[in-house]
Amino acid sequence: MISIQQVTKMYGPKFAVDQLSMEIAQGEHLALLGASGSGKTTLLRMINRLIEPTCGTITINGEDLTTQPAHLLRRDIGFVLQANSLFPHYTVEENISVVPNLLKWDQQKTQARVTELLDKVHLPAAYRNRYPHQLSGGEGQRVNLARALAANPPVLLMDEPFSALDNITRTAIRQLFKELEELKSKTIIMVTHDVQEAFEMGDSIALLQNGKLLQKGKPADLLYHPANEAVKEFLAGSYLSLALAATPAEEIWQWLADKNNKRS
Ligand SMILES: Nc1ncnc2c1ncn2[C@@H]1O[C@H](COP(=O)(O)OP(=O)(O)OP(=O)(O)O)[C@@H](O)[C@H]1O
Repeated sequence: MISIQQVTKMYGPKFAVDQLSMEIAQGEHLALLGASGSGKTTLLRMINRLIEPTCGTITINGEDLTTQPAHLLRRDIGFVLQANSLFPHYTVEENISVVPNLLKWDQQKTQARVTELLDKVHLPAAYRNRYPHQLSGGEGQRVNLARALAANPPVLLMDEPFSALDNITRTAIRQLFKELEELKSKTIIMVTHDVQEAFEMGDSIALLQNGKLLQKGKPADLLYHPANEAVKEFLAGSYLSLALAATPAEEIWQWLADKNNKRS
């Protein structure tokens, strides 16, 4: 479990994150949602200590992050960035092998893991010898995911992982993320400014504004039980499509059936 307690990050006089507290359960898939500048990336990067909080504490399974060296912490936390974040002079295989090599896995084990991961992200095995510039945006993002998963970290952080992709590719990659068995048991925190994406990908959503947490809950909670006017306003523009995304199909059928019964 990840516990964020009263965490603040200041840049000069500005609060990027402002006394924010929340808990993220093991296996939770959380979408960090908010407008540009609301503090999403800053919060995400404090979880793997790429950014240090000004004050407050973050613990993983009860252990304060600051008690272990940052580079050791990051081995247990996969990080998926936007497209184009692969090492340009490394082949696909070398990119995916970065963490296994740091962990000094033997070569055979690493090669087998690369083969397995290429298959899981639906890339041909021969792609292992390609360089990032020889990949499309969607293929690059599949390799990014494979790299983050290589040493099977229990926690995965993702910063706008789909934002640089065109619509069709984005839909395909989101589908892959949703179907991939290896991701299901992991704790995932994904930054997005796209409301639809948060509702589609998150089994919970934390909505941020000006560095503060407005509400954290299941998508349907935010929609049907907004904690305040700001949450209501943020979601208002896409209410109908979100209602469809947040409501299981069987409930919609039931609702339609009830309506029909009332009419007759
Ligand atoms: N290194 C920095 N120095 C100064 N201010 C910063 C720095 N990094 C972030 N900020 C400020 O902190 C606030 C939060 O930034 P952050 O990048 O966390 O927001 P965000 O919600 O991820 O935005 P976006 O969706 O645009 O990436 C912003 O006002 C930003 O300008």
